[in-house]
Amino acid sequence: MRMGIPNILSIAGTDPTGGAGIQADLKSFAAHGGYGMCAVTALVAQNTQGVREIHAPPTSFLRAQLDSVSDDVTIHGAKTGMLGTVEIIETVAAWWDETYSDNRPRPALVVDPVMVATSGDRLLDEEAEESLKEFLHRADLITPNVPELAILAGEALASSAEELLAQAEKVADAHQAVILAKGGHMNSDEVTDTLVFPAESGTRPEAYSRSSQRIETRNTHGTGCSVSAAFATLRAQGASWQEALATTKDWMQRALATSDQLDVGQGNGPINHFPD
Ligand SMILES: Nc1ncnc2c1ncn2[C@@H]1O[C@H](COP(=O)(O)OP(=O)(O)O)[C@@H](O)[C@H]1O
Ligand SMILES: Cc1ncc(COP(=O)(O)O)c(N)n1
Repeated sequence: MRMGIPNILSIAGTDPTGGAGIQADLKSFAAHGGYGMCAVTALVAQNTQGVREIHAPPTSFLRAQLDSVSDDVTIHGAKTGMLGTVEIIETVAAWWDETYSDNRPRPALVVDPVMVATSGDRLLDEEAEESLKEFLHRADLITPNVPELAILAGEALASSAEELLAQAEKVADAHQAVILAKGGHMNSDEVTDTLVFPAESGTRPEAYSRSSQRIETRNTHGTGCSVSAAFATLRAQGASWQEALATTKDWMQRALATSDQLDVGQGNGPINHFPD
């Protein structure tokens, strides 16, 4: 395990009500013992009920934010969330490729392929889906929910655990990355998250799953953001894939179960990032 507190960078959009995006990431980094940093891709006027407006600053300014961090701070782990447009994806990709082109140690990268918010609002331009797929070969871990996994696999929505696993294997092989297939959108009493590994020389490492009882709550705003941020932190601390999955899933269960202690908004409220 690495000693000290790891520096974890979120590259994502904002949520002024504090439940999703950058704001959720920073809380999740802190909850898992990371030092949180962020570069904002887009300012989003949203709340627990939906998205009202999106303002993306010029990509030269995003690049300036990213360079400001990497010129000064060692980044031990990174995650991307809402990338929004082709231009933003290309800016982050160019920064990543140029920053880590030499012998500089490359932090692990978690990509949450954010496409549509819980409210149903689009957070990624439809024409940016292909650019996002190209971006994915930089990822160590990709964390799609059921609809995002279907788009990445180029197939219809998975309707069984077997179909979900097959799609995750296809995407893992296509991008040579580990997939966290999240089961929140499946129609089942248990919610199962599964880590699927790419096949190496014909053999595929065993997949790991963690299940929990489905919690009846509307407070699911920002769950995906928080899970990918937790993984980025735990892996930077040296946790194994299996440990990171167990810790994240158990924490998310408690964060959802105690979310009614918060009183935030009238729609899909946030989780309680600090349940203990
Ligand atoms: N109702 C629920 N009960 C328990 N866990 C849930 C529930 N909904 C989502 N989760 C957990 O929250 C995380 C996010 O899952 P999911 O809803 O599939 O992704 P997203 O938030 O990206 O749409 C996963 O770890 C999943 O297991
Ligand atoms: C800036 C931003 N990034 C991501 C999400 C998705 O979060 P969720 O799907 O959990 O609502 C969001 N609503 N806003």
